[in-house]
Amino acid sequence: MILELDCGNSFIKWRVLRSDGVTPVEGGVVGSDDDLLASLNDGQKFQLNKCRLVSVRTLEETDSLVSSLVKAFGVSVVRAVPAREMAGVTNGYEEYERLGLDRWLAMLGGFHLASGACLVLDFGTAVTADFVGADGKHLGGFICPGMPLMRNQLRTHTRRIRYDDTAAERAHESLAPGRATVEAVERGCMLMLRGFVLTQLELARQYWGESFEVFLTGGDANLVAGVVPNAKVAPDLVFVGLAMACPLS
Ligand SMILES: Nc1ncnc2c1ncn2[C@@H]1O[C@H](COP(=O)(O)OP(=O)(O)O)[C@@H](O)[C@H]1O
Ligand SMILES: CC(C)(COP(=O)(O)O)[C@@H](O)C(=O)NCCC(=O)O
Ligand SMILES: [K+]
Repeated sequence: MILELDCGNSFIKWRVLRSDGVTPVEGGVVGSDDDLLASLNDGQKFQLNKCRLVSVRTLEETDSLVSSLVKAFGVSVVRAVPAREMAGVTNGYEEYERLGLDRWLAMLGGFHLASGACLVLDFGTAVTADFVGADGKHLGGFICPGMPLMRNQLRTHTRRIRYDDTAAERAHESLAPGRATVEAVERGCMLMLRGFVLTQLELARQYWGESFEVFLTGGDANLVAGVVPNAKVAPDLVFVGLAMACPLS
């Protein structure tokens, strides 16, 4: 079986495929290397022999995870690496190796699925937007704080903004002006996210008229799905690109 990993700044997304490389067996989201190993060891239900991964973590952290995987499962590991060009997409960064690899893979996946111009929006620790034209040229993108960062900055840099996760979840039942701190913060941050999305859409229309696809990915994609009814919510977009960048023979 094949293990696929997307190591973000907050969470590791994992997925196990049959050896055919297409049939999903199981997947999940974990907060640490140890939790990943525990999920994969659970009942020894996976016979892993290959692994492909993408990481935006430090080289040390990624090396350490790879060593643990090799030790625990004896898998051979292939990592996604930066490229100037791949699968018809041209990296638009001046220093292409500095573009986040999760962004790069999501773009490869998006361009492949759209067969044309696409706007890829990723809602993780950070929120990112990337523009790929019909000719595969990446125009560049934007990075801003995601929901967890916005919320935590307010919590840690003010004295009187304090609330728990259950209250936060409840606050999202509506977008009316908040009448309690938790509502004011959660809904305020949500409106910032939505405003960001609408601005990206406007920009995409200026470039491409109506001829483009929008992909929403990342753990918080569902928070904004309502703002772009025509968007494809694609939680596995990074994995689509990962399979393209790291074929396992
Ligand atoms: N099962 C889950 N476990 C953890 N976070 C989740 C889960 N489902 C959705 N989320 C949301 O996803 C966000 C993290 O998104 P993710 O794309 O995993 O970030 P990153 O790639 O930066 O680690 C969290 O803020 C959380 O709200
Ligand atoms: C922008 C990111 C922090 C997003 O990470 P994530 O929120 O998915 O954990 C990551 O893609 C990254 O570290 N990029 C390098 C900087 C850049 O893309 O310009
Ligand atoms: K990510």
